[in-house]
Amino acid sequence: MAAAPGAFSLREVLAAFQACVTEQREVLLGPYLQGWRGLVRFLNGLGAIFSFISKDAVTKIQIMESYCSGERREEYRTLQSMVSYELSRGLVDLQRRSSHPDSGCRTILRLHRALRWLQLFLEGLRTARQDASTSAICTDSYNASLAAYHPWVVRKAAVVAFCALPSRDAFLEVMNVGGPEEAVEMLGDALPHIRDVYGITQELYEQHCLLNLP
Ligand SMILES: CCCCCCCC/C=C\CCCCCCCC(=O)N[C@@H](COP(=O)(O)O)[C@H](O)/C=C/CCCCCCCCCCCCC
Repeated sequence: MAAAPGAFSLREVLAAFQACVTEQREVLLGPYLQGWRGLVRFLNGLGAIFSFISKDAVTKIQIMESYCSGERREEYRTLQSMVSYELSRGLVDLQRRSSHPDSGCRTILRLHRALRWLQLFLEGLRTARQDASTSAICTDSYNASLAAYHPWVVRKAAVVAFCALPSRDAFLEVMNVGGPEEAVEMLGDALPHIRDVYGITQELYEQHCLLNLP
C-alpha cells in the first residue's frame, strides 16, 4: 500500500536507491537525490532536535539539484559524468575551499560519507535484538563513519540528538512498511542497493583521488 502523501516510506527510498545504478554501473544523480529527499523527510518527522542535521542535508541536496536542473544538466546526469566534467574544467577545489566551494564532487562526497553511516545504521537496526537501543546503534554507526570528518562540537550535538531516538520497534514502525518483521525484511532488501551505490562511488572517488576534498 502507498504511504500517505508527505509521509516517509522506506519502500520509496529503497526504490530510489535501487533505480540509481544503471546496467553500465553508473550512478544516476536524479534517483540518488530523491533517495536523500526521502530520508530527510523521515528525519524531519523525528523532531526538531534533528533539524540541524536535516538542514545541512537539505542544503547539500539543493546544491546538487540546482546543478542537475541547470544549464549543464546533461553533465550532471550521472556521478561519473559529473566527476569527469568538473575535473576536466577545473571546477573542483582540490587543496582548500576557494573558487569552487560548492562543487558537485565535494557536495556528493559529504552525502557519500553519510551514506556509509546509513548503511551501518540500517545493518545494525536489522540485526539487533528487539530490545536494542536505537540510540546506541546510531552512535556506534556514526562513530565508525561520519564522526571522523566532524569537529568536536558537531560530534557532541549529534550524539545528544541520537539520545532522542525512539525504541527499535517504534523506529521500525514509522518506516511505514507494516510491522517490525516486515520492516526488517525490507531492510534486508534495501541494504544491497545502498551498499552497491556506496561501493561504486567509493571506487570512483578513489580512482580520481577525491576522497579528501576540502
Ligand atoms: C530507512 C530509514 C531509517 C534511517 C533514516 C535516516 C534518516 C537520515 C536522514 C538524513 C541523514 C543526514 C545526513 C547528514 C549529512 C551530513 C553531511 C555532513 O557530514 N556535513 C558536515 C560537513 O559539511 P561541510 O561543512 O563540509 O559542508 C556538516 O558539518 C554537518 C553538519 C550537521 C551534522 C551532521 C551529523 C550527521 C549525523 C548523521 C546521522 C543522522 C541521524 C539520524 C537518526 C535516525
